[in-house]
Amino acid sequence: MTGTMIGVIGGSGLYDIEGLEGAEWVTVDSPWGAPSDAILTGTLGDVRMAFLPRHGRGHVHSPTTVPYRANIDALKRLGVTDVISVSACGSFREEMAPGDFVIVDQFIDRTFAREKSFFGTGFVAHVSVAHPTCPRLGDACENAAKDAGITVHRGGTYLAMEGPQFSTLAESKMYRNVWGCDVIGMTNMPEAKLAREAELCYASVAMITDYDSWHPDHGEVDVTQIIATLMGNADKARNMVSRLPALLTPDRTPCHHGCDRALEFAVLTAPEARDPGLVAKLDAVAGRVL
Ligand SMILES: CSC[C@H]1O[C@H](OP(=O)(O)O)[C@H](O)[C@@H]1O
Ligand SMILES: Nc1ncnc2[nH]cnc12
Repeated sequence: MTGTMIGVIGGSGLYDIEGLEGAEWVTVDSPWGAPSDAILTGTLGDVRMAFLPRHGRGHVHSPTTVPYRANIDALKRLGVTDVISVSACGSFREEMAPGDFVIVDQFIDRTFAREKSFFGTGFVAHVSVAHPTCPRLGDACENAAKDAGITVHRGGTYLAMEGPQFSTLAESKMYRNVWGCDVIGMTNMPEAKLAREAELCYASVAMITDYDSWHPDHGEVDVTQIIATLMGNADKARNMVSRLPALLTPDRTPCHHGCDRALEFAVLTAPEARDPGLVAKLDAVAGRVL
């Protein structure tokens, strides 16, 4: 068994993965509340795996009510080192077509009704999210997707909106033409920020389901069309995930990008001024620096 443990957060349409040896759904208690669901654990080859359906099996949580902090805390508590987020997304680019995957590397966060940090009064910390995704993990996702025969685009900016409604036409045009975004979804923020706070490597794979509403030939977003594309995308995602263990270094070495040391100089609150209650809740997320 290796030091690496891959955590996959599955988005809309992806509620399980196949082929895990010793597969078992385990309930993980978190001081940040209940995660979206139990977590499917097992091994692929000699790599430990954990799978968490972001919206829960049966699609219970809306993008706003997904318990993002509990999810990241629970994955870290289980021993996950690398988080791969898989999400359904709309596309702002003609060449990023439904069925394609995009390895997202930047975000614009327009969400406003979610808890966005593990830190706060009594334990203040500021991490950098200038480069919010891990290039090493992105390489593995890109190569796994190519091996699975998926059309994959490397790099892209993801507009994270609050939802649950889709964008207006004016918003869609602004995100595409003025802000230069490539894809749109409702769930990668604050997930990516929280993964960085928890010192976890994070990569985001956007599975394109639609052209949002800007495209003159496709009209407005239609959830029935999204669901039809989602089913095929979910099979592709399972294929991609099954190839990941072979592509990540078996023994855990420090992340070249520094994801696993994000808290090194981030904490500002003096030890004697820290809130013991909050410190206790941070045992998994920030245990390395407490
Ligand atoms: C199914 S359409 C809207 C839904 O799809 C995306 O979900 P996820 O990121 O979990 O795959 C989007 O963010 C919305 O939650
Ligand atoms: N067009 C879109 N906007 C927001 N979230 C989405 N998820 C899938 N397609 C989407």
